[in-house]
Amino acid sequence: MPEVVLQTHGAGYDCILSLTDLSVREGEHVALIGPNGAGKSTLLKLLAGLISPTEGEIFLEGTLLSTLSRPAVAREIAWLSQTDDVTPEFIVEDYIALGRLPFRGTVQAQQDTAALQTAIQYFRVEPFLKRSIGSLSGGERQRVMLARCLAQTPKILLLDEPTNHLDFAARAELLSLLRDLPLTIVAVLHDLSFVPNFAPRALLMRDGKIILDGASSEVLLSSELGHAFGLNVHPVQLDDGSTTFVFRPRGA
Ligand SMILES: Nc1ncnc2c1ncn2[C@@H]1O[C@H](COP(=O)(O)OP(=O)(O)OP(=O)(O)O)[C@@H](O)[C@H]1O
Repeated sequence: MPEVVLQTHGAGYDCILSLTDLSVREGEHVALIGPNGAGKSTLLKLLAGLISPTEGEIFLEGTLLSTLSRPAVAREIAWLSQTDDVTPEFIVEDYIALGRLPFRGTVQAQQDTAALQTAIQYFRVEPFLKRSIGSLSGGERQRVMLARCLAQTPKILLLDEPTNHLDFAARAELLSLLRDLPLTIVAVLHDLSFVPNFAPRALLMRDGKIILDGASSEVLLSSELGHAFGLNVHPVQLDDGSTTFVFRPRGA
């Protein structure tokens, strides 16, 4: 069985988050779902070591996260913020190169060129490397943000709403690129219809707690999901045998 790479032991954050134990194994793709204000971003920031738990402990590959330096964490974990506040004038290739900063002065810096090339090719951002971030469309911009994450050559990607502001086709394209990455990924997803295809496992959060942790198809059909969102969930079988989900307000 793959090793546990991220683990929380009763970690909480003020009155915003109180957690049961959570383990994420190497290579797992996990969707973090729940209504606004449930605590998804706070959990992701804790896992990324950007904020420290006010109770409990978080471990990265068996080491207490709080004992690791920022560059050491950044060599293992790349985090995509929900709100990117990148200066619009930033040139795309310079921005992606920021992903290599944690390796400055280490032997892994020898891989800078190869890592950047791989990230640029994977997220197909070559055509706008010389452009400014501010000139990109929403979909192009998100691919650039993710190329910066991939340039970090992380083991773990923590993504806060990676499909924010994207249209349906761009969401599908981006999530299929992410799905094919052989990395551990925990991603906050608001569009629940993409969850089964992207992540075999889903964590449902409500009121600062993980209330369900299981196979995404089961979590999406659970009565807890309906309660958390105030929705009815209807599975729809597609021609190719896969299942998608239609969500309707209760009573509709
Ligand atoms: N620094 C903070 N100080 C006070 N309250 C905070 C802080 N950060 C988050 N909160 C509150 O904690 C709750 C959880 O916030 P969080 O951003 O983690 O939720 P979320 O599930 O990611 O929400 P959304 O889906 O809207 O992004 C919210 O009520 C939020 O207002």
